[in-house]
Amino acid sequence: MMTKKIGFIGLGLIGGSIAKAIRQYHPDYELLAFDKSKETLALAVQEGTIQTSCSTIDGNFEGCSYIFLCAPIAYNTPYLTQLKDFIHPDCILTDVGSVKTSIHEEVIRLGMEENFIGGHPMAGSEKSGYPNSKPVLIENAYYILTPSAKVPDKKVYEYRNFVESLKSLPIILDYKEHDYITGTISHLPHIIASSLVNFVRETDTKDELMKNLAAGGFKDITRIASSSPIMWQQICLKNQENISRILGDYIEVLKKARESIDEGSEKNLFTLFESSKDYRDSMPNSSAGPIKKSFAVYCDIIDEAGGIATIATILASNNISIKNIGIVHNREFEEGVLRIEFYNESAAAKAAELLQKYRYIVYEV
Ligand SMILES: NC(=O)c1ccc[n+]([C@@H]2O[C@H](COP(=O)([O-])OP(=O)(O)OC[C@H]3O[C@@H](n4cnc5c(N)ncnc54)[C@H](O)[C@@H]3O)[C@@H](O)[C@H]2O)c1
Ligand SMILES: O=C(O)C(=O)C[C@]1(C(=O)O)C=C[C@@H](O)C=C1
Repeated sequence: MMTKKIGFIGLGLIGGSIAKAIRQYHPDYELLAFDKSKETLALAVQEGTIQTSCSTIDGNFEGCSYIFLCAPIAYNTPYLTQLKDFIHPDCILTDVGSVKTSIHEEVIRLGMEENFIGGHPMAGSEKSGYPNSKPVLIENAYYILTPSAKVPDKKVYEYRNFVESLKSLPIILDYKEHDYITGTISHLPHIIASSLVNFVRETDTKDELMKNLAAGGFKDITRIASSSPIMWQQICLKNQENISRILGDYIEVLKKARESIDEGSEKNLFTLFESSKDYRDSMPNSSAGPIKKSFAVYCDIIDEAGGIATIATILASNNISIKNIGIVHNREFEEGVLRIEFYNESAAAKAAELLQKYRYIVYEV
């Protein structure tokens, strides 16, 4: 297999996850990175994710087959000018930014179109930074590619295959369409979540009853309000036009909901919740993408010390490995249900059968 040299600028949640996936699936590749955080670089070298840490964008980036721009979006574009002097003609320059038009416009302005394929893994978390990165983050997640008009097809094909080799699901989109779509399914929800959290903070009672009583519903819809403020500030500034329009349309939808409530319209209210339920239920039950399969079992546990340890012991003594385990507060179940994730379908099925034998209540999902 031909080895490659791959560079990263920014090695946080997303850069780190991609670098770790490359390390996992292409152990012979040479990885180097520049990040403004020296601790991040030191940790990445120590863990063996990258071989070389760079204190600036220097000649180390020469000869890279791929260079990933993975800093917060507004910081990515200035690096294009610097990289122009280093990249060789065959190098594919890519980014992972949540907004694509701004970087594409800069690439066109700098005459770097032959080398640029925009990228955006549709996966993430409210956590940030290299320590939270993991290869599985991008696994089975759609990975949007927005090739520049002048990149040769052969290069797009090759890069698409590379993304696929990291177990992501590449999908090619026009960069403007990308910004409209993500404006609706990603940027708008973040604005709603953050505004809702602030609304509760501002209207809460003196003894913070709202904060303390907020349960599954509120927590489900606002998890993403804990995301990086700098990242979301920059996304809103860079996708300003789309977001403003989409937000305007959404405000009209909220007004309609209010009208239905004011009018006491049984029909309209029922339709609101019925149509949303039908559409939501038709969506694949996965956070990362429609094809993602997570092999999880949900079961009730007795609220006592060692409850989780008992289940872990039952599974371990039957040679069933747990991928992930934790309590989820989700109103679909009773509060405090235990979610146990396994590596494959048969392990999940075996675990469900076993736990039922031990008289645990196991839920089908
Ligand atoms: N977090 C998500 O859910 C998510 C998902 C998909 C795409 N993205 C995109 O990925 C990019 C990075 O987001 P993230 O979640 O990995 O953020 P992050 O905060 O986890 O990582 C950013 C990294 O960039 C470094 N950095 C910051 N400024 C820098 C600079 N000027 N030069 C070099 N390094 C710098 C930071 O030290 C950090 O390691 C953003 O453009 C974001 O739009 C994020
Ligand atoms: O799951 C989350 O926490 C995310 O916010 C991930 C999410 C999203 O909105 O879906 C956030 C920003 C990205 O650009 C892509 C994915």
